Amino acid sequence: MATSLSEAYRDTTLQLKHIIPLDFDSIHDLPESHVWTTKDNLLSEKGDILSIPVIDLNALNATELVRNACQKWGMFHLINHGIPLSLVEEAEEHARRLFGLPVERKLKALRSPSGATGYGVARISQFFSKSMWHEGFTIMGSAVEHAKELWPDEYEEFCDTMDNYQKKMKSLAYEILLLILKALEVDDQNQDQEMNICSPSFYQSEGALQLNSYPCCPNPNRAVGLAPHTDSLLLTILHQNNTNGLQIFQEGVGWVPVPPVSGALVVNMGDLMHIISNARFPTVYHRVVPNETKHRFSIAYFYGPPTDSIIAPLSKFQIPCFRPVTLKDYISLKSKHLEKALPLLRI
Ligand SMILES: C=C1C[C@]23C[C@@]1(O)CC[C@H]2[C@@]12CCC[C@@](C)(C(=O)O1)[C@H]2[C@@H]3C(=O)O
Ligand SMILES: O=C(O)CCC(=O)C(=O)O
Ligand SMILES: [Fe+2]
Repeated sequence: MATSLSEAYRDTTLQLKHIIPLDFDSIHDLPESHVWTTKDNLLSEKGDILSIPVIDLNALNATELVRNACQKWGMFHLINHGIPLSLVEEAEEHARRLFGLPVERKLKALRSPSGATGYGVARISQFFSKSMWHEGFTIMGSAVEHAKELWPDEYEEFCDTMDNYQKKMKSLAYEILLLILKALEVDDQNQDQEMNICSPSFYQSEGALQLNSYPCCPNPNRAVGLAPHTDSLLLTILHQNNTNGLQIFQEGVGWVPVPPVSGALVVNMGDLMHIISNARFPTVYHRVVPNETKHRFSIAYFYGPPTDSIIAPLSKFQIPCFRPVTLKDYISLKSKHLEKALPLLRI
């Protein structure tokens, strides 16, 4: 049996100084621990005219649109994705309820340093000396144990919604992956040879769900919601509530805002997609900036293959520019080297 995703993360114990998010409700001034002095805070001057493409999953030319979007941005908004709006709204409502709980209650469901599921700061926090204006709840596998701490008598509704949301996201992610392989011109016949994607074990791989909350911030210009990072797995499907904050970095352009598009989900490429596409598709460097008056919530679903899968440039690329690596080893590499993990695999 392959190691589950949560077990792979369990082996990468976090070295965190501050594992507990701030009690945001009780704070009226930005504490020194949350003041960032980034020099590259500026938005691209072209930020207003540049926009991430919106793609209809049912469009006749969806493959071509996906190819262009992935090549240029590593990201697109997806509409007509088939996820019921009611499910997305229900999941967002549960996230609001969770983060709205008193801090003592949330701390009962704290993620342990070697754990995968639970409430806490983002995993990448260990690489930064300053804290983020953010609190998160990660779900990998079952959330029952932690949800019982949050709502001893009514945890089932939360768990059912999250299970259903993950199940639907997983099917959508698989559909998007097939579309991306088509965009990379992998023949239908050759598809199953790549990462074994047609095997039942590929389909049974465990993804992860991350509920994010960015409360209103007293001094948004000096704070960071979520520090710049790339997502580690193949692709991420993100729902953002109706509040700005997400930005992506484009070489030679700067930070470009990704404002929410009603009814759309944001799809972004992760590190593993960068590897399998032999660097044709960028892994998206992104961040979240906080907002003074609006509370931002987002729900990210991270999709990847089984942890024992070998990740390597697709066989059609005759001059691979990355060494093969299993997902389990990549997780371990990233937890030690963060953004230097990909360059370490470069040939
Ligand atoms: C599968 C995962 C991706 C993630 C680490 C995680 O184990 C679950 C949390 C994810 C998240 C969400 C916030 C940003 C991020 C970089 C982090 O610190 O935790 C991502 C991780 C990732 O993509 O590497
Ligand atoms: O809140 C967001 O929009 C971004 C979340 C994110 O980048 C993540 O969870 O990895
Ligand atoms: Fe991310």
